Amino acid sequence: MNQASLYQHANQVQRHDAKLILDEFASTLQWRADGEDALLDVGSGSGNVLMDFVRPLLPAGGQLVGTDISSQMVHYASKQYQREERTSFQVLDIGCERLPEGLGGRFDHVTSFYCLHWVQNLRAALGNIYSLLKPEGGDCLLAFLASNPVYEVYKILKAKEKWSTYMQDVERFISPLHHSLNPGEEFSQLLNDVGFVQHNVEIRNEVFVYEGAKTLKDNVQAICPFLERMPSELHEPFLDDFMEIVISMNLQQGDKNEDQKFLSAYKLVVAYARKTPEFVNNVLLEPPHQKLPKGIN
Ligand SMILES: C[S@@+](CC[C@H](N)C(=O)[O-])C[C@H]1O[C@@H](n2cnc3c(N)ncnc32)[C@H](O)[C@@H]1O
Ligand SMILES: CC(C)=CCC/C(C)=C/CC/C(C)=C/C(=O)O
Repeated sequence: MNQASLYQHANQVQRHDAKLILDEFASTLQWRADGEDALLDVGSGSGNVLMDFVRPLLPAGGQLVGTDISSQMVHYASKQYQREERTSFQVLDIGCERLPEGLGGRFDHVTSFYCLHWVQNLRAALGNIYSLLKPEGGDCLLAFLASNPVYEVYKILKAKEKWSTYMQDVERFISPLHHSLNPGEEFSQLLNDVGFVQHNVEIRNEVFVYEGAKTLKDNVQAICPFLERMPSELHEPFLDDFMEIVISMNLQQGDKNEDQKFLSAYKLVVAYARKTPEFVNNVLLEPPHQKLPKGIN
């Protein structure tokens, strides 16, 4: 996904989900008493979710760093939001082996919306998120797709001779939890493994209704990684085949000319985790029986 302006104008589902989750978790995030919170967002894309929904939660003295693996996305977001104070954007692959110099241990909060389903090495990503947080503690709020019908459509398209050359590595673009029988348990285990002892993971069953074929096509075009590999004259035939498969999967409601809708039933992972308090000279910096919000173990 590199086309920032395309994404910025066709990300209704992503905006809808991020807003709901942030409204819900705004008061769970552990804001600093001095108002100098540093927050890093992973996979910020074109930056509008971050600036419209995360930025307003941050105290006036807070620092915001938006990151993305795509330099085009980072360039676009930096330009769009260059006038924003205490805000910067930089390239970061959250699945990298080693965090770039100067990022580790700097943040009070890490957020990420609709990004981690793009990262095959979730363990590395979570290890990096843990390391980005300050050693004395911090928290993260992560939301991403466990499963989505788009992945089944991709697999069917790949089986067609016409498209297979462009989709050899289709598995790389399917959420690492799409085939999991228990994605919540799997993700909780990963959070534990990298050191997050306090965490709450939910798998939410959601349905989004796309009004009309054009809306769905625009949304697919904004995120589909295979289109940029093929000549532009193949984009429309590819999207037409995509729609044909969606219809054959009975995801359509209503008539072609009137009231046509497409239903996407998907599973969203919503996870909130806190870094465990560190011991300094064998003294626990945080009382062990602190009051935690409902649902945090
Ligand atoms: C669907 S967009 C989400 C953008 C934004 N967070 C939102 O909610 O609208 C996913 C973003 O994740 C980025 N991404 C994919 N893999 C990544 C990785 N390994 N590290 C960081 N960002 C990644 C993509 O470049 C893309 O901009
Ligand atoms: C009905 C149907 C097949 C809908 C698919 C809708 C769609 C465009 C899903 C994209 C999911 C995704 C990978 C989003 C993202 O990363 O932003």
